Amino acid sequence: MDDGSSPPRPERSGTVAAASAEPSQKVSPRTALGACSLAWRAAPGTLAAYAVVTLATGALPVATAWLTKMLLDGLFDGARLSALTGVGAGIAVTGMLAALAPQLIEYLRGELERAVGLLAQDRLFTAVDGFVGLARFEDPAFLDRLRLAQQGGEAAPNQVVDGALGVVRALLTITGFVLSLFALSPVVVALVLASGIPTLLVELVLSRRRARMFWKIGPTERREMFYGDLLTSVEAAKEIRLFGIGAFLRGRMLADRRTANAAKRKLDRREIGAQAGLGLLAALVAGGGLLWAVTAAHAGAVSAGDLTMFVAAVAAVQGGLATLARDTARCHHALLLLDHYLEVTTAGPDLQVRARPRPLPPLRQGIELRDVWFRYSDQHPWILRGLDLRVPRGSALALVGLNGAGKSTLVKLLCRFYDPTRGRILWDGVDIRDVDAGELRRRIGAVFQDYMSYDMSASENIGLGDLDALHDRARIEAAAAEAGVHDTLAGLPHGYDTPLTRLFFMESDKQDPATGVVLSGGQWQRLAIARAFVRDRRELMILDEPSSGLDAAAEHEIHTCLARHRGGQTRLLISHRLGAVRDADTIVVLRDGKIVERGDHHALLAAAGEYARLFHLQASRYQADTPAS
Ligand SMILES: Nc1ncnc2c1ncn2[C@@H]1O[C@H](COP(=O)(O)OP(=O)(O)OP(=O)(O)O)[C@@H](O)[C@H]1O
Repeated sequence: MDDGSSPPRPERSGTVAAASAEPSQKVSPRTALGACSLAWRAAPGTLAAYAVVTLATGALPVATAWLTKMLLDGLFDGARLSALTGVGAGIAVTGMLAALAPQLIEYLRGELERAVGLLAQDRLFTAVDGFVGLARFEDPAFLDRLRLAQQGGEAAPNQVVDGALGVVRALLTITGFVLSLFALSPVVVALVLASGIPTLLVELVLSRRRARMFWKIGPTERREMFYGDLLTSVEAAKEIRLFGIGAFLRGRMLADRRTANAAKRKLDRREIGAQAGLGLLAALVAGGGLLWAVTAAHAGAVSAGDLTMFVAAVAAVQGGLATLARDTARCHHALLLLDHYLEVTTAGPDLQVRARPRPLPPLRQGIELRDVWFRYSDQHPWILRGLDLRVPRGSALALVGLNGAGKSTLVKLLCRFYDPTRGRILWDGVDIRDVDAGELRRRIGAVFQDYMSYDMSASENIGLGDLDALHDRARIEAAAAEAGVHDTLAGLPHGYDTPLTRLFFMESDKQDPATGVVLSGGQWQRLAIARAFVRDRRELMILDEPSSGLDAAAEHEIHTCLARHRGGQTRLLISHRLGAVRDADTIVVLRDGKIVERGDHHALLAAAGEYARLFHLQASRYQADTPAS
């Protein structure tokens, strides 16, 4: 989208396009290798044992069938009792092995699942944590892929291993019986094998359709989840009750569930129809083969042992082919899911990252924006349009402007959550695109407009601002005191160790108020400010609406405290309460992404422009009810 005021020169887009197209339904060898390598790295010993036991179970039915044929032929041919009991013992041993194998396989599969799940989760969340910017978290297609990657990473490697082993096991069984059948009737072998091929192809097509269907209903399921979360969230509970919109939201949630169900049902019906047809075909072939075998046995062309071998072989080959088809399809489906996982874990950085980042010097001169243009994507309008701005070290810059002017967006660019679409942001002359984003962020302290409230203890809520301070109670208390929340926290049932949530309580401490307390909005905001203050050695402090939820006395305290924080610290303040930022060294008024005024409070008042208009408007509202002295 372009609104006619685009920058004059070609863009230097900093955001690497997120992978969001509908995934191909083809499986690459890389994915199969990825699955095996994940399983191997997670638990090599378990995987090897699992493979050996599983494959051995593929040979057991063939051995049992051969031993049974030998037993029957021996009986009819008058073999010695010792030979017959030997064969009988062999059948008993294969029977015992067949009885034990499923338990062992189940245990080994569970072990493998646990180990792979752990490794896959670690890799996935390491990759997600490694995204430097925010753009991927705002891309719905990528979020869908992330959801599938979470499912895929956990289960898919095991399903692939299971499927692959199942295929090999089925092949072993099939080969054993095919060789046995071949001696009796090559024609029947050809027929039985031919009847299995459609099953294989149909299962593969169904698997592809299933994967595509899951991808298509992704947004619907995400919306359903959103409504579900909304209906159970404490934040939404007030409005839902007051506005009486619970039934409305529930209706929408169920409508989404019905849409997803309809898509699944449609596919299930197709699958069942196809599989029923294939089952009939297999039964026809087996029936025909049996007629032939009975006729041949009646004519004395085959022995009783051959007949039992024939019956067992036809059933086993058909069963083996069905298993082969099912396991191939399962493997294929799992590989498609795993593709999402591999896409996410190998996606790489979402912003351009230098192979050799430049060191970030200590801030001595200041921060400078040079002709900065920004839009969230090519489809979005321009938010910042050619900003030129200098913030000298140690100074305080206030950004003011109406809603949507682009103030918070500018903050996000300074923290390098996005790169400017055009133009540069310089830290003492060094383009922040050329330095390591982590290094840059270690120099910044911030309170965001949409700050976080962590379901953790009070001290952890502050200590997360600087992990070095997590166990440094003196620093945490000092930050809390500066943010004016020390007395509140010290007065909690377990002081700073009180959990500020009841999410994790146990049944036994349900009645104990010390297991989690609820803070007010303003108290949470002070905690967020304390979290920023604990990073007090940071060179740039950003406060995006730090006092919007505070009472007037608290706001005054916070700003006095910020004034104390001045020593060398560069500050960027955003506030709609102009009285709170009037002492800033420079005040910049943003409108539609452009700077329309700049200067200190007195200069801007004297200029009688937008700032003066807003300031007088706010002041008059305070003064209107002040009694005349
Ligand atoms: N993640 C995003 N994706 C797309 N557009 C966005 C995103 N975040 C903000 N915007 C848009 O950018 C514009 C500027 O938003 P921004 O939050 O920077 O304004 P602001 O000046 O901080 O406003 P306020 O005073 O209301 O906080 C708005 O029109 C908003 O809709």
